[in-house]
Amino acid sequence: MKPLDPRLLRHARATRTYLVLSVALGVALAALVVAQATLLADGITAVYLHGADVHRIAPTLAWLAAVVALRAAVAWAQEVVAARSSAAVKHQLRSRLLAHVAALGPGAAGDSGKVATLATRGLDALDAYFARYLPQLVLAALVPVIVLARIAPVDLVAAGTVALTLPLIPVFMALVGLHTESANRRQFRLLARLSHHFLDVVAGLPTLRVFGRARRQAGIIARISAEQRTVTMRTLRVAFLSSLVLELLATLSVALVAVGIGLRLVDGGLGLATALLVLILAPEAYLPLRQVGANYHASAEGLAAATEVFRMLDTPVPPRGAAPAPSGVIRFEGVTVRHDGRAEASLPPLTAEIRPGELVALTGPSGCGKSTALAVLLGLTAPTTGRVTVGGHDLAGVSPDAWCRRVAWLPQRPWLSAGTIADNIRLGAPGATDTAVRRAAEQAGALDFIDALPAGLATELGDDGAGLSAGQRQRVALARVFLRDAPLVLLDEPTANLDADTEAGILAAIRAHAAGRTVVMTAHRATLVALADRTILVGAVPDLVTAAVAAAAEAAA
Ligand SMILES: Nc1ncnc2c1ncn2[C@@H]1O[C@H](COP(=O)(O)OP(=O)(O)OP(=O)(O)O)[C@@H](O)[C@H]1O
Repeated sequence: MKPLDPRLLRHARATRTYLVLSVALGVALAALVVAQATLLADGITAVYLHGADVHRIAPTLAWLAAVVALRAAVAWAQEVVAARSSAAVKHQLRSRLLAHVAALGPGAAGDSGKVATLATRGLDALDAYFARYLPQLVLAALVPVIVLARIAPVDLVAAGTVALTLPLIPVFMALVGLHTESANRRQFRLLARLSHHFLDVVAGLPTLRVFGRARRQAGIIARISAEQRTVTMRTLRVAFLSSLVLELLATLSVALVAVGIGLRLVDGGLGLATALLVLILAPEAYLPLRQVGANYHASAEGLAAATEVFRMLDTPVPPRGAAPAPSGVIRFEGVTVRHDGRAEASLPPLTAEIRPGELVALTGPSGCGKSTALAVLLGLTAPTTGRVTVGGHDLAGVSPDAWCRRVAWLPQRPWLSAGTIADNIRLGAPGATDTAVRRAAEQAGALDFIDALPAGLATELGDDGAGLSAGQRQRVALARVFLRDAPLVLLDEPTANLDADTEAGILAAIRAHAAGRTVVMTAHRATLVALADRTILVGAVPDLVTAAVAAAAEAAA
């Protein structure tokens, strides 16, 4: 990545304001550096050459104190601006990343561990880039020019020496940068892999323990950690060595200038005031460049993370419509879905019609594509071929947000968030009253067990609804659907985890809720199938066609 990636300016507008302020403060600081050196040289010369007493140099000393105080104030302002800008840029990039990941949809954004690492620790590493690297980069571009402009008129030889040796530092830095960039990218990839694997192992720990595989996973995590440690140490080694060489280069360059000045001073070819001015200013010309080199490594992790964020932001979002959500007959017109890397279609060609107000059951053997058909209808999965129309409008042209507002969904594995049971039921209707929440819980057959809990609806759940049984989770999620009051209701096996008695109550509640709404549910159980006005067989028709074609081919042979 370049020292200042143009994509940073494009994706995080706060960077522009920061750069403008940084340049303004940089110019002020460079001018103060020159003023301080001039005042120091004048003061020392006045005392040593002309024997000036304190009274005569008092104005110079007062100016010097003012310049030093101003330098401190500008340095403080630089820190404040850098910290605020860093926070603003991280906020903007994070918001964009999360919005883009949401727009890409599940699966398309890559694994969740990587996204989590990027959005948290990855972007946090940009602090070093904004607080330390960028301000020095701006100073490195300004200070040498202003210092040279001050030295050149009074001592052309010293100005020439500085001008010739200064470029050696960026050239050397570029060489180090080439070497470290790939190491940093590798380090970040390993960190992302480690987080992803760690999240997976923690989530599956009970299963891994029961099957005696927990230790093996610990071994894998240890191996990835060791790999990451090696790469980090390699990056640090390069960082320390390159700082050493940069310091050496800068010190030798200043020494070269100093030796030239010393010789000319002895010769009498140079005045003391000029010699002092150049001696004080020369190290200042190299300082920002040295700092850029030293801070490059601290900021490289943030830059590697930012590059990953930009790569993700540049992934095109599949075209989605903006039209308002229509209502009317839903038609699956030869819809198929084939997931990447799978030979078999996840949803074989499906042609079906669902009329408004119908309660329809999608049936078929396990794995035939019923949930996939619901995902297509929800807009979570794009059809590979064919299309879904609603009231004659292609769903692909409809705004996903507008469409989701018309839909309530009970997934096969309902997701509950950490929070109270009432919060979870209110997910799709945040403004619902307590009475409405209770009524929805009652409809879903959840009120009995909720009231038996010490805090009732205010009971706090753990992550992903920890603290409830599978059947209880399902009923809380169903209450959420009932409360949402959407015209289209999609239910994925709504009674899968329930006993016969509870199921009977839920079936009656679904029937009652279906009045005036369109309900599409996937169903294995005969009771659920019997509840529907009509069933749609998923996957079976193409199988029959294939079998018929195969039989015809066999007969012909
Ligand atoms: N994200 C995915 N990537 C790859 N293949 C997938 C993905 N999701 C589902 N599949 C495959 O698509 C096929 C249909 O899955 P789907 O969940 O739609 O079946 P289903 O009919 O709902 O099954 P069940 O009745 O068991 O719930 C399965 O073979 C599954 O392996």
